[in-house]
Amino acid sequence: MKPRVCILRTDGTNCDRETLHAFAKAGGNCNLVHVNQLRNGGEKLADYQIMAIPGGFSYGDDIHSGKVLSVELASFLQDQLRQFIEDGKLIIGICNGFQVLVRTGLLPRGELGNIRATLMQNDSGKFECRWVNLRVENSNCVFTRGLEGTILQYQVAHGEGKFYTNEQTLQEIEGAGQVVFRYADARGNPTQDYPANPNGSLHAIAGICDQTGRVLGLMPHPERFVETHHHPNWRRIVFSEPHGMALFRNAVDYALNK
Ligand SMILES: NC(=O)CC[C@H](N)C(=O)O
Repeated sequence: MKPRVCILRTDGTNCDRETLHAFAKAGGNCNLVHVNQLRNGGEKLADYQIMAIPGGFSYGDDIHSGKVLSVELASFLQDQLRQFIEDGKLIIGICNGFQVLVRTGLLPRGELGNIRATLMQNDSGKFECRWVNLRVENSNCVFTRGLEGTILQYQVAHGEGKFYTNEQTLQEIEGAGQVVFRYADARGNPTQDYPANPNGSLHAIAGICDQTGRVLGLMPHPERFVETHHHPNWRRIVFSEPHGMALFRNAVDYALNK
């Protein structure tokens, strides 16, 4: 049976249909679920194997991008979320979804309410919307299995994407192999230099997972490269597969085989 994927949305979410398309193409049985449906019991996280928090401007980025939705998740939905993770299920937060996961505390420490990092305003002081190179690091992340060491091209589209934390947390996540993606230059080497690093993220971090490898957050948008023609150079470059697909397929396969 196809794994069920909960694509969470709320006011201001704008990448939900693309994320649904990506998971459906990978073999998921997807539903767009408004956060209020989870709050009022109309939908239950327990009925799903994968949850995706898509990109966008939830609640207009008021207070801080992703902040209001993170408070809803960490307060009203904390029991459902804890159970979901304890049951060995998967969560991916893309862009605004990554911001949400970090502000709940689920990333990097896996503890609701224990907020150890942030995504702050890009060093450039402006919204960055373009393609970047990413190096996939060695980690225990379920979503990037088999992709370690490869260079991917994804799009970024964010104003608050600079991953920032204190030295201790940085060492912790580096030591535990929780860094999943880094911004890279044309040769594939991680870089702090603008524009290859679009926001000034510490250690060029573009995405991290929790200690279990089952909760992933990343600023770039894998769902925006699941068809060959999504890439601006699709007529010239031969891709064996659009670079975003592997992430969604890995997740669906993991849920299928569990
Ligand atoms: N595409 C997105 O998810 C954008 C995230 C957020 N609104 C930002 O600008 O940082």
